[in-house]
Amino acid sequence: MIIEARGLAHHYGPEKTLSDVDLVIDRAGITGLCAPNGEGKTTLLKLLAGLQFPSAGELKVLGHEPRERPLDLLQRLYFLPSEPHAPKWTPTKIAHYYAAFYPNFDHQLYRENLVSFRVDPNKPLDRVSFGQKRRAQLSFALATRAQVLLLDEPTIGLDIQGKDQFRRSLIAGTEAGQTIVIATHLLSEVENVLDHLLLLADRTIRGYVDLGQAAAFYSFNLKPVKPPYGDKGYARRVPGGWLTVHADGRPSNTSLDLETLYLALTDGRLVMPGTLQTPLV
Ligand SMILES: Nc1ncnc2c1ncn2[C@@H]1O[C@H](COP(=O)(O)OP(=O)(O)OP(=O)(O)O)[C@@H](O)[C@H]1O
Repeated sequence: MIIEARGLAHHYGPEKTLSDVDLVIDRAGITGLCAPNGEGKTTLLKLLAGLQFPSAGELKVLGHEPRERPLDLLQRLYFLPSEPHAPKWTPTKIAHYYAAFYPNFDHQLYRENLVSFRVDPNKPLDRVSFGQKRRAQLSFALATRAQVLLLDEPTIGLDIQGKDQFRRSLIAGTEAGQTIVIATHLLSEVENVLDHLLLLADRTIRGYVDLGQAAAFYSFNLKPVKPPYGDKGYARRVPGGWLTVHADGRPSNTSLDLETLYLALTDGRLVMPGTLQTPLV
């Protein structure tokens, strides 16, 4: 098992941040972690990385309790925060000092990442733009070849080429056996590479949707007029009409749209497919 949470709970103060979190991720792949603001995405990533501790329940990552921060886990897991600290060092110097913490660190891949992300390896990170800093940090994160990669809002600040390169690197990572969890509000930027959508709402997990299954379970249709009152699906105004999603396996006339699916699931009108029939209220 790569990630296993049972009845996981967390609170910073008296108020609960997360409760009754049950989650099993047992294979390589890319999971998009999505939720409204303040619902606990970053906290869940920090729990997985051992930077926050559970207040109840069980949590194991690569067979370890992250709160114990054992060396075997720290060497095989990498967490990239949304606003990571960047030393005033060049990317070359950063790798010189930090790569040693990751036994699978691939220096060749790091050099390739810096080239493809168009990062100057010899320019200190306090003298580059936000997006350039982000590219350098992603280059390092991807080169760790960590078995579990946790990325918090990784695409913020990236230009179009940067996002494209990022998606290609993610695909290469999963092909090499990585399990990647990406917390993001920008689903459209990663939807083509995700194979699962993990939805947090009301401080707990409301669904873990296999997107291969979802394509067969949910139907997406572009309609010229708003569906009638009482329609069991979800409809969203888009250019050219209304994009509807239904959980009835009827034929689609347009492709799966993750943002619309997310809105439909958080809105409570649709249910999860297969074994994940957590009815949303
Ligand atoms: N250090 C902290 N001390 C106290 N409360 C915190 C702390 N960090 C986060 N919280 C609270 O915990 C809840 C979850 O925060 P978290 O940052 O995990 O949410 P998020 O889903 O990542 O949010 P966003 O989408 O805005 O980035 C929020 O209500 C937040 O106010």
